[in-house]
Amino acid sequence: MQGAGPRDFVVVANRLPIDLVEQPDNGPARWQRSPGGLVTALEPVLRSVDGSWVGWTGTAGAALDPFVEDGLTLHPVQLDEHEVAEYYEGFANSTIWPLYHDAVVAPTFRREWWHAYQQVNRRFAEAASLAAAPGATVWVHDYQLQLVPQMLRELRPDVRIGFFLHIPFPPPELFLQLPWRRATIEGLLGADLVGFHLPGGAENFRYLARRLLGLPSTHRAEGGLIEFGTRRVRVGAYPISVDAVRLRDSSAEASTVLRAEQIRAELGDPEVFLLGVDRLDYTKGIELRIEALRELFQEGVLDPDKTVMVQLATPSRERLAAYASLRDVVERVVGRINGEFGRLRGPVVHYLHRPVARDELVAMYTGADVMLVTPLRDGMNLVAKEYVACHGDGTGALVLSEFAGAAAELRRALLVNPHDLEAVKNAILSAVRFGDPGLTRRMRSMHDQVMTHDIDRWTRSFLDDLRTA
Ligand SMILES: Nc1ncnc2c1ncn2[C@@H]1O[C@H](COP(=O)(O)OP(=O)(O)O)[C@@H](O)[C@H]1O
Ligand SMILES: O=P(O)(O)OC[C@H]1O[C@H](O[C@H]2O[C@H](CO)[C@@H](O)[C@H](O)[C@H]2O)[C@H](O)[C@@H](O)[C@@H]1O
Repeated sequence: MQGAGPRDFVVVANRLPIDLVEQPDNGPARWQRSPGGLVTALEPVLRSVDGSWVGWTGTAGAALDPFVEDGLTLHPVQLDEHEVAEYYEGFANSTIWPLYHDAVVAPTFRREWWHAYQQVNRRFAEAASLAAAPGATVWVHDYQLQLVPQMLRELRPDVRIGFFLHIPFPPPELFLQLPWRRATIEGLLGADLVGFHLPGGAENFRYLARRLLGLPSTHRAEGGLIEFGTRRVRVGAYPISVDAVRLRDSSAEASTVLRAEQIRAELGDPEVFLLGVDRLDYTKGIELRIEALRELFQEGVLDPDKTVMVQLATPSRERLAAYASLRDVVERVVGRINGEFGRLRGPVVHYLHRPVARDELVAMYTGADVMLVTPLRDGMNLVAKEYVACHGDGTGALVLSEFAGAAAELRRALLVNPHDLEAVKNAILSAVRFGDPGLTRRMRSMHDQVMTHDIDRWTRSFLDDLRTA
């Protein structure tokens, strides 16, 4: 292992894989795993190549020198309070995040946020430029850093630049609302390869490059490359995935199986154990799945005395009003269903507003009869794939929104339109038909898909294409 000097491979993402978290009692801040699927997916990638990771610590504050933590070389990028508010909470999470997720919450467009976004993207580009050895490969991630490819190319024409977007790339009629739409497309075109989860995202991007910048693409048979001056930019779909072997193996370990049984016992040995695992985000459709369950109890088609749901909700972007009001909504629906159908011995919905340890999460996946994944829009949704990886024996059932990227591969899930509450209810009823051989076949087929399309394959396919781009 080298020190923190320049590397041949550099990941650049808004967040480092660990966050510096202030302690409520004014004790020394401590490092904690960062939330979200991007970190879950990229951490094993970086470990396998001995590169370095450029990102923010998750806290406003002083600059830190590069350091090595748990075998990963990390280059912190500093943001002050004002930048956290305008770049991260503002432009990234109140403009781009809602706009790219079908505007399920109205995006806000503010010029001062855009200026902060440009300024912080430049800082990330400069940090990446220092972290990259001559001729290095630099892999830039996600919507917070769409301008970095172009800025980095200006600083370091010698490096090979890949960009991957972890959230949906929206249809033109939404993207065109963005006042800084040309600059955003130009920023992305600084990369040699621009990757999306789904072919639809890649198509939208090609169309917008043509419409906004007049840039033609080569014929599909020649790869559909965008011709940008003297360069050709490759564009493609690379559906991200999970460390499937690790999940499968850890779900089969005796300690996991034992813990899964204990969890069921702690829940009162229900006949039906339903699970939801999400960041507390308004895109995830948490409240509507609980509402569907409540109606099933109310109609008497599902027995609340024999059914338990666990909903894990990792706190996310808590200072934003849309997230604070979502928390109120979720806590209200949880309170309502428990008020109506809970018993003295326990609630029908156990709601944990905090992250849980990885081993515990795998035990929950392993023990749960039904996984509920009902986002209104989601780039991929790794939770769906994690659950499937833990059910190689064909047990379990997955209720999955059509609007999660994962639905493109997990075609044998119980697919639902999350806006259609009756459809969600029917899917839950289909999922609890235990002993139905159709459910076993569905799970086995999805398990095969995830095992053969894992995180390794995603990394290799993107990096191979980047190498030859
Ligand atoms: N409460 C929780 N405790 C631990 N891990 C969690 C929790 N909620 C979500 N996760 C993890 O965070 C990741 C979420 O990824 P994903 O489903 O792609 O959505 P997103 O990146 O939008 O949050 C998964 O790897 C999941 O296991
Ligand atoms: O960093 P935060 O603001 O706390 O948000 C956490 C992450 O959320 C998003 O994750 C996405 O990436 C997943 C992996 O590709 C994908 O499965 C999911 O559908 C996306 O929502 C976000 O894109 C990350 O940048 C954040 O770090």
